[in-house]
Amino acid sequence: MTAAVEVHGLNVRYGRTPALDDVTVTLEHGKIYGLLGRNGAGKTSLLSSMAGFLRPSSGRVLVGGEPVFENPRAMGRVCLVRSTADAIDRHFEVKDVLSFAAELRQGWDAAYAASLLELFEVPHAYVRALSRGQLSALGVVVGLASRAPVTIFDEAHLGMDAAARGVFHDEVLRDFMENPRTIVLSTHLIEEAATLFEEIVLLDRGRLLLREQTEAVLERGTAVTGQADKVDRYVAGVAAESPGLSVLGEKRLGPTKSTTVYGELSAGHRERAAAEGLDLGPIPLQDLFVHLTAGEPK
Ligand SMILES: Nc1ncnc2c1ncn2[C@@H]1O[C@H](COP(=O)(O)OP(=O)(O)OP(=O)(O)O)[C@@H](O)[C@H]1O
Repeated sequence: MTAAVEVHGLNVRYGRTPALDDVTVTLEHGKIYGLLGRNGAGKTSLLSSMAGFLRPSSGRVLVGGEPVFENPRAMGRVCLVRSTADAIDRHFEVKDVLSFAAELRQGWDAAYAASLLELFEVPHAYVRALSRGQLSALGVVVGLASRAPVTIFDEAHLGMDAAARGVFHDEVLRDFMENPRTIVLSTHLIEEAATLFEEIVLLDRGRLLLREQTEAVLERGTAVTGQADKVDRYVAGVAAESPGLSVLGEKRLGPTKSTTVYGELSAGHRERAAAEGLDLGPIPLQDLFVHLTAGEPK
């Protein structure tokens, strides 16, 4: 089966500024991806290339097996939703925005769009009368109701309050379960959206750092908690035996300490922790992200 999106050796430059450097990545059907990266990492450039809005400086982007740039059929398979404040013409009414989307999108579900407007409490008004959060919600409505085979939300939540973002994430998952497709979410609010991501695509300074199951990434981070001297001895011992293991941070509370480490812990290491009375727990994806992308931004 053809992949939903194939990116081969993609380079994007804006004049002299390199944005993407030889990125190769495949997105499969029926998965939700989290696209992560620090400011300027190249996320928007990658997503715009996937939607066919950006001509690659070199390399290829295929959607449904076809080059997407200047190809209406392949572009029609992708719905890219950005933080919409400047993307939707403010002279339109909300109903006009939905009518245009209905004309453009083969899989458009008008009844679903209407129910989403209610869910997000978007008023039937002129676009210029919407608040920033309502405008973003309108973008989300268009993205979800398009039911496009590849639906991309590029920081589409900007301006939405915490409750609205919660509704957005719940609705992405609920609708994805009923109508599986490829969904990509790019966000800096990693912890809020982390449970949605089946896989993570991580860009760092224009390069692909990893594309991996979220679970596998999370398994490499561990918080070792217990009596401070025992934690120190344990971590020093494990680090000496596993050269790939690094210490991300330490927190102390009285006699108790929690040290976060990144790297594989063997079954033997886990048994040793249990024997020492130490607790091994997960660490947030956000902390791993900070570790993996540490360093000066370009
Ligand atoms: N229109 C443009 N003209 C010139 N340089 C640009 C343009 N758009 C992006 N860039 C540069 O390309 C690089 C990648 O930008 P991009 O917007 O793709 O990153 P991003 O990961 O989406 O960033 P953020 O998280 O801050 O939104 C940055 O160095 C940026 O300055």
